[in-house]
Amino acid sequence: MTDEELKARLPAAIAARVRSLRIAEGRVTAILDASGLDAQGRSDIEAAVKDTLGRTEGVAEVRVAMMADRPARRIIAIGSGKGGVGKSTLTTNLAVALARAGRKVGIVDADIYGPSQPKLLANEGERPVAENDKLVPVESRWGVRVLSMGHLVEPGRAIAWRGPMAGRALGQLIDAQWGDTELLLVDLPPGTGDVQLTMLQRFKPAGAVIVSTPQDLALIDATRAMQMFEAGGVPVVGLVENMAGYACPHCGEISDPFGAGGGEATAAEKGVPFLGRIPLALGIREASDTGTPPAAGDDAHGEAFRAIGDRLVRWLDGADT
Ligand SMILES: Nc1ncnc2c1ncn2[C@@H]1O[C@H](COP(=O)(O)OP(=O)(O)OP(=O)(O)O)[C@@H](O)[C@H]1O
Repeated sequence: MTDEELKARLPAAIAARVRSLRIAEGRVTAILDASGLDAQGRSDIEAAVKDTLGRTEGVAEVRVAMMADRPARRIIAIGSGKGGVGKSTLTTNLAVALARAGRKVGIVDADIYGPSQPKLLANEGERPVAENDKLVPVESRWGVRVLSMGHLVEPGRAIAWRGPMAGRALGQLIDAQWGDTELLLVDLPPGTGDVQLTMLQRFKPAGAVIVSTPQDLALIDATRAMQMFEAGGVPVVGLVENMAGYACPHCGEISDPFGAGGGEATAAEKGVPFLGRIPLALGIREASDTGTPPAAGDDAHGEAFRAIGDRLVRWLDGADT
């Protein structure tokens, strides 16, 4: 039974409200638009979906989430203290995971000195157009829209801007024609410089996700990034540990080139949620280099990114992570 076949079983009035419906291993997850419904209306629809789909062969469980009227667009900043820890890779994969969960997601590649989203999303050659003096984001094949300086300058050309210009460029990427995009993930440059401060002052993010590798030095910098967001009144959604544990492709033995467990310990020490860890894996690097985000697939790497995406969804929906 495919997702579409399941959706076709629902009465038309309910099917029209379906924002996303997926089945995996016998478990159906449906996200419905609850605009204009009162509490009774919501619970009637939820019961009808569970009843109809629950009686379908091959379905063991039905989970229904109701989304209220579309909230104002929210920004989640993805930050790190140090460069090269996998912030851009995490941003892409979180966006793809959220799009798969039915969210309308866009990415702003604010890493304007070293933009990498066009490559990660496989839309390098595209150019955004402007409408009414505002940029129109570029679509990608992964259901995620994106605006990146990488789409505006010639590939490989270095951008050597001073702080205020960099800040203005970021403004144009965020204040664009995002249409019905409800969530913007902003891939920040590493560190705590001008671009990050402009972001905090002008476009206050609803929350920040911090990425670090497990070693002490990266974690010290990650702590600084957390402090910057907290000082700016931006809640830290949590910490993600990337490049944790390397499985030898020959013998399978797990080694920890950057140490183990440091991210979780730092999160606990700072009192922020630990959102999960992503292994150091050749497959993640190779897939990313060819513009195929692992989160778009169903293997263990995709699963690791999607598990973190689920935590972010819960946070966005007002539950604990
Ligand atoms: N879990 C992982 N396993 C293997 N390779 C990874 C992993 N995460 C990221 N990489 C690779 O590490 C490199 C750096 O990742 P990425 O560009 O996402 O980091 P960044 O923190 O955004 O860097 P920058 O400071 O340049 O913005 C890339 O080649 C990427 O494919």
